Amino acid sequence: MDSLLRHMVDMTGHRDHTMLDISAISAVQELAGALQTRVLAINTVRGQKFVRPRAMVGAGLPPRLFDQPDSAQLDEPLSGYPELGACIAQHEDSVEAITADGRRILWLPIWMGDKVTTCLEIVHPHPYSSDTIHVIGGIVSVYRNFQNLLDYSERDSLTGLLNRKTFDDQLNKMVQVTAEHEPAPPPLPGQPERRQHVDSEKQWLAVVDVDHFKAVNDKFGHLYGDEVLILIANLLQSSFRAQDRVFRFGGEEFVVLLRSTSLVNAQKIIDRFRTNVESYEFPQVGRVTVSVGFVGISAYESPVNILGRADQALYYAKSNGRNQACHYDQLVSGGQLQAVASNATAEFF
Ligand SMILES: Nc1nc2c(ncn2[C@@H]2O[C@H](COP(=O)(O)OP(=O)(O)OP(=O)(O)O)[C@@H](O)[C@H]2O)c(=O)[nH]1
Repeated sequence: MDSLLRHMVDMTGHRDHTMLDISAISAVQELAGALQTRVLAINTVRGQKFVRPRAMVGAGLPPRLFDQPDSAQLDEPLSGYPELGACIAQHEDSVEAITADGRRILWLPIWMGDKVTTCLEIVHPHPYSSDTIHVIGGIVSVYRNFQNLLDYSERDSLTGLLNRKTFDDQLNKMVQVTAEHEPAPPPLPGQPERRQHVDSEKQWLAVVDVDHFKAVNDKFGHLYGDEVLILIANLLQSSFRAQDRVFRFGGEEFVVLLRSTSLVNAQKIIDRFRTNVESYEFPQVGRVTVSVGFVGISAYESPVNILGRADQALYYAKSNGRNQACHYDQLVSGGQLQAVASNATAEFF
């Protein structure tokens, strides 16, 4: 099979963004004879754009992923890439720069409507031939169409957040990352993970539920209820960091996976979101609040148990005044919640 066709078959055979990234940069690297090809994520934090490598492949080297919890450290302001910054500002499809030693760097932002969150960067030893540009253009079109398709299947249609289906995969990834960084032995059945230093960085899972949401629907109607959900989804996205993951679990329930942060910071970030909701003026509806239950992700717990614990903490928050964020371990050590043996927390959601 001709190698272009082989690469196209490979790219379209994936159901996962990471594998799609790897296939796309491997195809470009080989077919364009590049020195290096990278996928760059373009994140917007409080109005400022940042560039972070997501995957790369160099000549003769295997592809490399940058999907670690501390990958935020790789963030560079877009202003460090002036040509790319101008290209994005003008909504253009490509821009090229020439380095002092004559290499060509080609950036190809992947536009999804008027938004760009991904860009391919190709470093070439000399000017691109028209044939090479043609092949790269074809790969980029397939890559964009497939990104679109994957996004569509992974996202909730009302809020645009990741959906429940995507959650298991993302949580498993986080558990794997945690396993690599968690030296502690497994906790005893039903015991919270107290052995780690209280301020060590870890991953967290938070379940968020809108308070008295039924009353919003009953009083203002479902359309206003839907608008509240969309606005809360926006507040979730602006309150958490780009490397965190926000899901709508269905109804008025959301789940957040927070990457690499200490308990103190997790509490601060979650509380910042909670107060952002509390102080937001929802059109017509006025004030709305949320309750949150959260727990540290342990590599020694099953995803069902992790969710179950966060849900217990949420239930406590709901039953004790709402509009608060409760940490499972704190409730257990304070005697407000009884730790349930791991195999007894299986029935949630
Ligand atoms: N507008 C709208 N409402 C929804 C959607 N999905 C679920 N709901 C409504 O969300 C409400 C959830 O209500 P409950 O589970 O009783 O909880 P609550 O009123 O939020 O009360 P607490 O959680 O105890 O504070 C129900 O009225 C559902 O019909 C949706 O997509 N849009």
